[in-house]
Amino acid sequence: SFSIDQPDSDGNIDEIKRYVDARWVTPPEAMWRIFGFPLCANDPSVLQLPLHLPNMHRVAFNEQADLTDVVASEKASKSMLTEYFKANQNHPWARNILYKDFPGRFTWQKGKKYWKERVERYQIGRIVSANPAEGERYYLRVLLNHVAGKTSYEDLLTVDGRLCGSFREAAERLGLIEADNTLDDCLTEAEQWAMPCSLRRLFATILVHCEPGDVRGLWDRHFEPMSDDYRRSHTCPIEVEQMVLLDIRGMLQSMGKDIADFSLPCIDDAFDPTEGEAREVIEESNVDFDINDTKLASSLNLEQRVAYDEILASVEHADGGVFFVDGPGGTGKTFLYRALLAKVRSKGNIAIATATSGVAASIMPGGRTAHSRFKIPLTCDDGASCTFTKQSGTAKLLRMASLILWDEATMTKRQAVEALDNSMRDIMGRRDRPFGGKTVVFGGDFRQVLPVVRRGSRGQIIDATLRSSHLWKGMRQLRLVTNMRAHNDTWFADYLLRVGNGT
Ligand SMILES: Nc1ncnc2c1ncn2[C@@H]1O[C@H](COP(=O)(O)OP(=O)(O)OP(=O)(O)O)[C@@H](O)[C@H]1O
Repeated sequence: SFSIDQPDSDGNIDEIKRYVDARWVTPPEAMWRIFGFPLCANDPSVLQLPLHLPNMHRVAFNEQADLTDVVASEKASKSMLTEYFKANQNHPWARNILYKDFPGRFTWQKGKKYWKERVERYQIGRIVSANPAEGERYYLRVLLNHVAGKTSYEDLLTVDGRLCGSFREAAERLGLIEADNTLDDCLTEAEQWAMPCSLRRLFATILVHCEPGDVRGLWDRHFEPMSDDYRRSHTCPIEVEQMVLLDIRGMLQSMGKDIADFSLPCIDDAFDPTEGEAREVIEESNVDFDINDTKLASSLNLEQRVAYDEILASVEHADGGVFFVDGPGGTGKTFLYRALLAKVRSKGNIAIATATSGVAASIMPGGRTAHSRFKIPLTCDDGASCTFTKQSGTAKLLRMASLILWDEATMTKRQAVEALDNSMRDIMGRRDRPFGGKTVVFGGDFRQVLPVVRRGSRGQIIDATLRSSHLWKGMRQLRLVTNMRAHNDTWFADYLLRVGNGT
């Protein structure tokens, strides 16, 4: 959470000034600006080159266009990659140039979609990255990075006159990959641009998804770049090794795997400040609560007080309870959440604060987006579940939590909430209780933004809201009505309500 300025002597907070002051500049951008490096017109420029399997490229089209016409149009079949093959057919002299080097000698003509011989200047090409877990797309990238002059996908698949069945086979026959070599190459290439933390994540991803044969060899060969950051702050090599292992263990846990299943050096308990606890649980237990927030409870208004007491009673009984805090903008929903979070956390219990949007999540202490915290799939149909496993750190965290908050639930599709409900029933082993018998508080305002259903009709949008969920009936409604933001300006508060209610 952040607080840029304090209330003035009358206790008023200028929310507009807060918003403007809180403009976020990333560390790399800040550094770039401090050193006075140019922010634009860098030369040579870098051109991102798409990478796709046959007929899997992106096609942009007008919303009103007829899809059969779009598919039939010649332009739709063209991409930088397909036209690279075509350029190789048309310009035999260019056949020694790799795809990634093509922008150095040709310019991409966006409108007509073809590579035109370059007459001036120079450009650097970069093929977008692909993860080994993506399979064929990754091997296609390996081939394109090493083989020049191919005139089609079939030509790329042909090795010594024989058509291979897959890009992997072609790469193998050319000796470009051999057992774990691809994984080695993947890490080696990433080492040129990725931060040590990203390399550790990639290493963990490879362990989980790529089944490397020689895990220990891979570890030995890439340990140094993966530990760069820790080596800067710690001199003892054993300590550094343990820190890298602990970090990778946390990542594996969040993917539902145990580091002990892989032949890596052992974790020494003496170096493990977490004593084997899941990363999610440690992160959440370490969320600081603002001591001032514990005092908010004494200034709650009557409606907030009722909600506060009911929710805390449910937390105390630990026997479940699902609430919906319904309040138009400015009625103090966030104020109430802060008081609740501080109360639960001050007792050493876990309270999980989430919101549908990142902005709303960032104003709650320790807030995360619901999708990220609960690992909700991006596209969620009826009956879906979250993607965490029963053994994962997320599941453990949810089992331990005393209170779960989800703000702006009115903006999310009901299927996302139902996915959380399904998973919670599963991990808690109580299929008969909503959310497995946890205290869950949703909040929001149906007068504000509703879930987005692309090209959805009014009926479809309504069907996607939380009110249409089978869970809605079981939610205890807690209404906030007094506008605390505009309590000195009743006309404005009424006006806002009328806009929201459409009256
Ligand atoms: N009980 C209270 N006592 C004093 N100030 C309060 C109280 N409740 C809310 N406020 C103040 O009212 C303003 C609006 O509250 P808050 O941001 O919590 O509302 P909200 O319902 O979350 O609004 P929105 O839906 O627009 O996000 C804030 O400045 C907050 O500090």
